[in-house]
Amino acid sequence: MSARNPDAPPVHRAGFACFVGRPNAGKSTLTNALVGQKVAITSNRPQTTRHTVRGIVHRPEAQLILVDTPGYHKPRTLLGERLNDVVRSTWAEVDVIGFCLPANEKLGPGDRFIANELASLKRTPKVAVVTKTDLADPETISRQLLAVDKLAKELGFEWAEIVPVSAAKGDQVGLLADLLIPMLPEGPELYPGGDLTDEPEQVMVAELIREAALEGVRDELPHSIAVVVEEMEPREDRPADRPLVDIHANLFIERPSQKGIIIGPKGARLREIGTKARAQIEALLGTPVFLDIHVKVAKDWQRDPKQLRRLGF
Ligand SMILES: Nc1nc2c(ncn2[C@@H]2O[C@H](COP(=O)(O)OP(=O)(O)OP(=O)(O)O)[C@@H](O)[C@H]2O)c(=O)[nH]1
Repeated sequence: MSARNPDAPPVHRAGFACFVGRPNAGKSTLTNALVGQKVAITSNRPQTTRHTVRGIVHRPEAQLILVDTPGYHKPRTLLGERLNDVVRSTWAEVDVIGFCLPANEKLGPGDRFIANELASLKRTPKVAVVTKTDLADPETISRQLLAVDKLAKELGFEWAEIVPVSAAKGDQVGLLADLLIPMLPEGPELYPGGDLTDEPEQVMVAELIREAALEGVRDELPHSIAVVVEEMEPREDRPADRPLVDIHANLFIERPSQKGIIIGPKGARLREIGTKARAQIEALLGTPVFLDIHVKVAKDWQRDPKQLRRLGF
């Protein structure tokens, strides 16, 4: 190829990146920090991201589209297998993969399991992202950087880059974008400027409700909750300057015994969930919202292929 003419306009790049890593590694938080707006749900409970959420980083010379995947892990249920399938098919499609490893936790079998899977993706550049650096001292961080480098070497590959970041503090987040962008193919914008996500609004609304429902529930419940938005319509007969969106959602749990936990004494917890989710949804949509949540039992939905399909998996 000939050298570029220095007077030629700079090339535009556009492409896809995804962050992988074991549950709780900080993938969603990093996606949000890069995009600068809340698009993927975050929670201090593992494996909360079920849907492939894309956030888009717009730069004058590049468009970096981030695909957030669920945690990749040894599957125990049909849902677990489906989630792993989603993750693997995403990996095969993207231009660059960011492997997230928390700076404050020793590498474990879960990380090795994922790295081993990455080793088989020969053509895709892989960037190691050491996350949550605000939770570790410099010495721990540098030990982690060395351990991460060694892990790849043991598995027969090299990281394209190794980058320590703190999404919480915003440290090195911009640098990470700068390093990822040159790995994208040349090409025009894939999404119109200003779009931050292509996730259908109803799916994002469902995720916000699920996020609110997960807060403060017992450890076994997170995997039992699924939310489907059945209806989302602007209310008719509202003055143009005072719109209202009606949202009807079903919150599915697996067993009747879980109903009490979600609803709470005299419905207090469900009301709390509604209030919390409504505030987030209103921020997302930019309009007031009437939110109606029904709690329903979908028996053992995680193990039932028909129900999984109905719930969007
Ligand atoms: N202090 C600190 N905490 C962080 C940082 N990034 C993420 N966290 C926290 O770590 C937890 C997990 O972060 P997530 O972004 O939800 O992790 P994830 O990898 O998307 O998790 P899954 O969806 O379960 O796969 C949350 O409690 C975050 O607030 C960071 O840079 N600093």
